[in-house]
Amino acid sequence: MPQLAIDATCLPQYDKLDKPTRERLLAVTRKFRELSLDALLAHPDLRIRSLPAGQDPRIRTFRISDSWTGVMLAPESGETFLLVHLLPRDSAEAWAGDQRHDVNPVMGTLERRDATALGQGPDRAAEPGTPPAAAAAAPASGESGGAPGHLAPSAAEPAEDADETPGQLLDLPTAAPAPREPAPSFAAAPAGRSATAPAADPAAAGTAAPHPQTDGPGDAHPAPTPELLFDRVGDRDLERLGIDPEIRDFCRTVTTARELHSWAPALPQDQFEVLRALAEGHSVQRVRDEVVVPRRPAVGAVARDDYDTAIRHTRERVIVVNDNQEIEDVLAGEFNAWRIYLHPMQRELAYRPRFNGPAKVSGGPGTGKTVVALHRVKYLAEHLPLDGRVLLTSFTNALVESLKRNLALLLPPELVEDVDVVTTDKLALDVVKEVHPDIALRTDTQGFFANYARQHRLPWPVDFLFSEYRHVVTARGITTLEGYLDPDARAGRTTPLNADQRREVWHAISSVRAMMRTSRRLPAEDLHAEAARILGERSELPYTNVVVDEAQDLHPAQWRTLRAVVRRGPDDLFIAGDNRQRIYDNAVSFRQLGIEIVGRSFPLRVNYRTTEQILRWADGILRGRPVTELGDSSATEPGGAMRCVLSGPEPELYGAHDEPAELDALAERVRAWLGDRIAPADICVTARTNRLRDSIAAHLRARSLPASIFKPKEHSITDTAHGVRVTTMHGVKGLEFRAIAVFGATAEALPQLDRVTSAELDENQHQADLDAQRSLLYVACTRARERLYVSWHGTPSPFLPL
Ligand SMILES: Nc1ncnc2c1ncn2[C@@H]1O[C@H](COP(=O)(O)OP(=O)(O)OP(=O)(O)O)[C@@H](O)[C@H]1O
Repeated sequence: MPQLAIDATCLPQYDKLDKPTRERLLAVTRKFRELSLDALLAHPDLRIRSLPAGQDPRIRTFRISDSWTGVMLAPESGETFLLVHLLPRDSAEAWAGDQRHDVNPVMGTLERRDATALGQGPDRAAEPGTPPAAAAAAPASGESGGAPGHLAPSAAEPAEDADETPGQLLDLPTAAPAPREPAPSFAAAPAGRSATAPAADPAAAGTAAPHPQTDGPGDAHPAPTPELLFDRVGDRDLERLGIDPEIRDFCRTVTTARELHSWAPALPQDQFEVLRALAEGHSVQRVRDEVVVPRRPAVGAVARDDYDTAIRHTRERVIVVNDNQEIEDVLAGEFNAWRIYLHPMQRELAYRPRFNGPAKVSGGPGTGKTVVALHRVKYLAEHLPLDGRVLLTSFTNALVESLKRNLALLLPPELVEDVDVVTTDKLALDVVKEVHPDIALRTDTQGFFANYARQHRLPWPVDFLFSEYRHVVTARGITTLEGYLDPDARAGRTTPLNADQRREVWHAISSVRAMMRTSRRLPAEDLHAEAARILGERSELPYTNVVVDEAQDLHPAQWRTLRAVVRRGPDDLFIAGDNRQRIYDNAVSFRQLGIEIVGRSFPLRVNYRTTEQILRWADGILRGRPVTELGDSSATEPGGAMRCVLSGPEPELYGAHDEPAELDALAERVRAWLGDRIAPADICVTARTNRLRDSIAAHLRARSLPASIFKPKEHSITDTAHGVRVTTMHGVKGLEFRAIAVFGATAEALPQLDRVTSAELDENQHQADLDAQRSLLYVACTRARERLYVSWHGTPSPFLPL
């Protein structure tokens, strides 16, 4: 029976079909699964046709409707049909005639190139640096031939580049400049939808086609003999990296990264990734390890004529559909792309057979860290020893709920049973309760400190006392007065305390803790200290592997529990997080907590969620603040450009005179989004405080706009699925929406100074608290997939990049 696969690069075209044509396409695709090969080829309605003689014999066109044609690859070997494009009838054959599909035997993938565009170029060797006019005839569909994947310079193999420094291959800017008009690409986010639709048909080819640039940085002052981009990579190396002779000859004439990018839509996708990585200055070895090896099939080489295997192996771009419902889901965009398509770097990390110890995945917002964590859980669950268990943990209930939902989509029920998904606090509570069943978690610790300080007329401001408890005593795991008197105990605190003062502070903190113990309600910090102690005495530990998501917000005491809950060894801890998004004031040193990451730290750099325009603007919120390493706040994250898969409108900013005017403008913005056919549930309005959240919801409702208050502690995100969600900035963490409105980005609200330690009390803590609030705004803005609207009244927040 024939099998149908869908090349995800054609999905954006589906959005352009009207309803009857979509239904017709679904009916046709079902036939591919239901009929025998002979019946299919002879079917009168489908009118399956080969291309004229001399063109790719594997390409067939078929009729969807009077005006739309499907293009598919119908390999001679096997029975897997690959739907490669949907086009207006009168242009389908011309487009299909330009394309060629080949198996890349080194990477085992199926690639498409625009053979006409590549073949028509003038002899560029004669005039290096001038892209051929043929580039203008590059793929009409507007989809990029190149995945937006990025070679992640990894700290994992520091020695690797010792003999080949990045940039050595070329005298280029280290990051290749983006093409002036990046073609929306689905090669790495295949089943998603671009915020910018690609050109619908070949008639639009003029605009969708690459625009070769000759004014890139490398061309500003053209030398008499421009240096060639890939001059220092030998033919043998190119071959080992999967570059075929045609592309090798092509790349021998390219002079700048910009020129290379302008050719992306015409180049075979995976080979373009290799060339892009080389152009970014990475060594051949690293490109092999990070681009080629992750793509290579486990089964070994794929023969050039084994299209069937190659189609199934091209998991980044091709979806093999198994039933009719799945066809519908895929075409209708209901399909969760992340379940199947991982960027090769994501896949490499999630499915690496073994890490010799704790491993860390970091990267900016929307780079798929959670996706990698979920796939890692899948891999670990599939390879559990008898009686083994995996813990998947995160910071808040809302995050844990969402992890649970997604895990259930990814894992079969029998594997889900081997995984506990709980907050880190719940984990500690369960451990402690086994020994002390009457213990509960206290959530009013700071208030408790305040009462104690008032009652006992302590000379210390309560903020100071609480901060000493949280950021010194429990963060550093100090258990004795002697420990607190140690000269290094308070390193980094800017308010000095002499020995007598330390004794007084210690006494006060110890008294508060004793009272909390007596009440049998422990604050999270103490609960974790107790859990870590209990676990430290056990010979049998509950988990084989621990996977942590949103790791940036965990307190050191929580890390001690996680360190103690799993035996040290291979694959013990897999940690995903991003310090840009740290919205709680926890600074953590993994090394001091016994979590040794060195050599197993991996950055992700392709953003799948947010448009380039939104991310670029939001990054301005963090300007001037160094992005620190997850688990090592004293080090800054290595630089490297982040790439966005999506493109769309610039964020919209609005400053009102007063709050009522700001509310009116918000209502109009939401109404306009709804008018743009963005569903209410795809819109979220977020504000700094509960008060604002409630008045926004009331205001929207008063204007007949559907608004639901979303409280992550009380609601699951599916509870409020029919209205525009209105929530706080903390509430939006871990979520994403097509459109986000950030309301009240006003100077008095951001930063909210009553939540910031005063600089007189502790300068470093003051800065850390400000940074946490800056990150809060950043997190809120980067939840937007396509549209971002930010408003304020009066003086705008100093965090805004205005
Ligand atoms: N390989 C992929 N293909 C398609 N979509 C992907 C891929 N990886 C991630 N995504 C999508 O990108 C979005 C962001 O992914 P995810 O939440 O894992 O990122 P993150 O790095 O954890 O984000 P954040 O740190 O901002 O919470 C999600 O919609 C996810 O489905």
